[in-house]
Amino acid sequence: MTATRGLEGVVATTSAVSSIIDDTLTYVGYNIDDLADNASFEEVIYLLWHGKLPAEEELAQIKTQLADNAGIPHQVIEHFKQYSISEVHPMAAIRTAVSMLGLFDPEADDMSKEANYRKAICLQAKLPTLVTAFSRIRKGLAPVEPRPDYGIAANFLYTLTGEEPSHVAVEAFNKALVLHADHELNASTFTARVCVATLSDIYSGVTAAIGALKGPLHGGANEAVMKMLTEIGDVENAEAYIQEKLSRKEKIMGFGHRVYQNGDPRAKHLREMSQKLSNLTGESKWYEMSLKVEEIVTSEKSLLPNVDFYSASVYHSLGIDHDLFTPIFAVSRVSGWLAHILEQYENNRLIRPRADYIGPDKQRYIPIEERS
Ligand SMILES: CC(=O)SCCNC(=O)CCNC(=O)[C@H](O)C(C)(C)COP(=O)(O)OP(=O)(O)OC[C@H]1O[C@@H](n2cnc3c(N)ncnc32)[C@H](O)[C@@H]1OP(=O)(O)O
Ligand SMILES: O=C([O-])CC(=O)C(=O)O
Repeated sequence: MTATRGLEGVVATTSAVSSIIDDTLTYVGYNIDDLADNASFEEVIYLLWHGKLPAEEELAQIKTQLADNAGIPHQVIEHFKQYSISEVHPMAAIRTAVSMLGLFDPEADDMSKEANYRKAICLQAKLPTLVTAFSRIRKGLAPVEPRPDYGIAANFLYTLTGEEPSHVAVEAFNKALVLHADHELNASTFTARVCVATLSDIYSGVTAAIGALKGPLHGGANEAVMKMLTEIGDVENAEAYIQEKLSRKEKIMGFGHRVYQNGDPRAKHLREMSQKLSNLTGESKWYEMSLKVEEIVTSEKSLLPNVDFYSASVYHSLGIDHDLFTPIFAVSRVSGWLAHILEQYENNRLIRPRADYIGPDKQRYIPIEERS
């Protein structure tokens, strides 16, 4: 038995949710470029969960179901109030909050298909509210009730700020949600599938997935990109900053990918959005710095930007706090986690690979008083 480091190239399951073939990303066979330009996030949720785009009535129904379930239990709000003023990272807060949601759901351990679908709606609907409520509570502000006439993108921005969001902001945010919704067997999705393949419940699967997304080699990279851009501070400092990092053999966040050989197809959409939004805000330095960093990293290391690189300057231009960037990724990716969880339950087998043992052999127990 020989291990493949990081399971590179290992095909671990079949899936009909999304695919990456020859650097092309599709959700249920629809090219991501097509969806990014045309689809609402709610349509994408429906597509991922049902394997087809919704008809008008089906879209209206899922939107109502999501709107009806967007509220969160007051116990979770109370819980946030206990610790949110400290240095808690919002990803840690929502990881705990999602686990808590399971405590208040009488159907948490009901494994019927109908109950699992209802829980999927609940989790998708509540995650945005959890993030914005946490963000407001830690600033000493009261949470804002989601508006039933708004979709997820508009409601996220509205419940974050309490102000009606602009059309441009909603359009950009919707596109970001569409672009992040699913990505084949990435680390957090694999985590979710491993968890529920033991026939554990959906809340456990999503809690585990949030834990995996939090790391800087995965979803946490978007916040790390913004930290890097803030440290660079100005386009003229970019060259020296990046060369210094590379000479120390440090990774440049937002670059590289395990699967894509010729670049992440989502990056160009985010680059375009970053340019458009920075023009609108009149603060173009974040986009210009990002472009410069891309130019240097591509020429020095032949590494291309991934989805996390330009999403950082997009969210910054939308006025969003930097530590909410990864929670926003979760608000979108929970749609993909849930699609994969439902797919796993449909055709389940325990996921249990082997390890290639490299530790010591043939040891004998030594009584504690004889050990050195
Ligand atoms: C949503 C997402 O999860 S997208 C990914 C988000 N993560 C990041 O942006 C973090 C930065 N990028 C990385 O760490 C990696 O490119 C990953 C984690 C995305 C992919 O990792 P892997 O396929 O395991 O590649 P691995 O980390 O082994 O790197 C291979 C080589 O490329 C180098 N490399 C890879 N990415 C980078 C980078 N961003 N900056 C500098 N060097 C890099 C590594 O140092 C390594 O070099 P070596 O062979 O000389 O040691
Ligand atoms: O697929 C991956 O390894 C990481 C990624 O880009 C994503 O999860 O969107």
